[in-house]
Amino acid sequence: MDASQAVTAAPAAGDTASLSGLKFSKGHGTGNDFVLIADPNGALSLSPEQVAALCDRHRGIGGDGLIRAVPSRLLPEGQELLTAHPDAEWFMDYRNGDGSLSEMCGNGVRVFVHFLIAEGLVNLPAGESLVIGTRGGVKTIVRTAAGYAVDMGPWAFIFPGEATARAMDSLVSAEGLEVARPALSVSMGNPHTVVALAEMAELEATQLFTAPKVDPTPPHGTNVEFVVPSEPLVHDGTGTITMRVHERGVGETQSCGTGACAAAVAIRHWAGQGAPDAWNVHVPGGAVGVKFFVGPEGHEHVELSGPAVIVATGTLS
Ligand SMILES: N[C@@H](CCC[C@H](N)C(=O)O)C(=O)O
Repeated sequence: MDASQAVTAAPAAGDTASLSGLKFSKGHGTGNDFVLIADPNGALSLSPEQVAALCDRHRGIGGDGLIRAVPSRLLPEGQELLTAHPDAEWFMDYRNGDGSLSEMCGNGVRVFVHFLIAEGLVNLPAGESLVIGTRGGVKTIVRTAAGYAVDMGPWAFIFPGEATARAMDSLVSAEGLEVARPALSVSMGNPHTVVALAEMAELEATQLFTAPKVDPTPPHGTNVEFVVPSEPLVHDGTGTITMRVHERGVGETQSCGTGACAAAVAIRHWAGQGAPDAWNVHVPGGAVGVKFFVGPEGHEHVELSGPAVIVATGTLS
């Protein structure tokens, strides 16, 4: 290739030069960080490679994922939701840091709503609620004094028969753990596999630079949570769990909201009758709250609460 060909060559799929001038924000929820982009006209089409380039921590803005705020009516998946939920005006288009799509992001929902407010796209006084669209269905968010509380909807076992019969449905191995551990796979809209460890030393010894092996793996891959229940497990009616997570499409993250919900589901299932409905889940980036309650349609729902922070805004050069 001579110099003139090099100059006129088509841009690589991950080239972000064509996005020059695009405004973005950077935010996080308990250290789970995101690049946020407002797309009120639905005009922005981002390839998986461009998302990965923007989330790159050395050559891009850096983030565990990217969130595009787009009106639901401008996306086919959003239009489907609007029939039953006409108030779900905004849609959270969530991508993992490698550019792949995920159905849901619990920390992302809080940061998304905080971003909509900061951008002046919605007005949400404390105590009031907002309904948004996601690929995992509509979510209702209440603004609280400490952040946001999100009705994440119902949870489900991914392998129902196995889980209810044996309290575990797969084996997980990871570097630093001498033997494979039993685990339980839970859907929060997106897939999770929860592994209980006996003590904090084991949690610290677990290496998450490479993805843990899960056998059998849920059909669409999985996020893997390593959890240590506190001793005593319950204090003042609230259970406490410490967790580290390896996220599908990302790697180890500082926090995972849907993972915290799945961890509470699994530990409560293992603890049996009398286990509490309120949980604190400690993660490397902070702590989130998880509560179980019966939803309006009679199914058990999970509420996730925690903070949301916008740390910067900028323009792509
Ligand atoms: N960190 C998120 C989950 C993001 C999606 C996940 N990596 C997946 O692929 O399902 C959360 O806070 O829930």
